[in-house]
Amino acid sequence: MSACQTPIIVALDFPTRDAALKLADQLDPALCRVKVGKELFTSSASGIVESLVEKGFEVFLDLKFHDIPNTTAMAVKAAAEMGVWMVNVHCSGGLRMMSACREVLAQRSGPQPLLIGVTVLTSMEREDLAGIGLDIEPQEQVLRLAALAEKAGMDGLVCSALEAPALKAAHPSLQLVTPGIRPAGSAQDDQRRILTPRQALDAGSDYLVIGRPISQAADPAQALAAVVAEIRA
Ligand SMILES: O=c1ccn([C@@H]2O[C@H](COP(=O)(O)O)[C@@H](O)[C@H]2O)c(=O)[nH]1
Repeated sequence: MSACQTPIIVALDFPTRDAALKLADQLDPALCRVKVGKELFTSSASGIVESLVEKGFEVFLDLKFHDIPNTTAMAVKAAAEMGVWMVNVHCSGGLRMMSACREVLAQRSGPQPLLIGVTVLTSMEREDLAGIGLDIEPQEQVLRLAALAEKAGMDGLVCSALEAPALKAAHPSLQLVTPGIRPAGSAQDDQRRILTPRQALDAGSDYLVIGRPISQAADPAQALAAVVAEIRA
């Protein structure tokens, strides 16, 4: 069953394949997509993406590739061959790197994953950017990287929903994938640029990435249902 009517992407941030599949068994592919990130992908060797696809989920492979153009493009190609629905690379890899990824996908026959550029991590605020030598507001850096991503033909961006209004105004064709989503009353954890699910959709987010508020809940299915109810309200 396809999950294409839902904006919700649940982050399966677990140390083992069994833990991730246990949570997946409590979720309904009609209510959410799932995201496989660095921890799960690295610890579970091969097969986790395929197992989730077999369960009916569309999978966002969130490995945030960042390397020279050829290496990154080959990694994106390998992800596409695995059957993922969405894959991402860091925009800070530059125009040539993103363009190489676009080109490698264009040369493939068969279904194309959405190719998404990561802008400024939602865990970062102005002082974190200063720490890496960028004396700039996060939104300014996000807009700068978005212009590069659009030029490279990317399908969308990972950003905070806080930047969605400015991005939708400047780059209406780019789809916005927004982590840093926190239902009212949830812990902020290490996230810094956050909004609630409803606020994020109202701001212009296309996809909401939600990890711990669902994956660490006593009842993950109920936590997902509460987010679905909030965004339908
Ligand atoms: O800027 C970014 C890019 C990716 N992420 C990922 O999203 C989830 C968020 O998990 P929470 O538990 O809801 O904080 C996680 O897998 C990150 O690697 C992000 O948070 N920010």
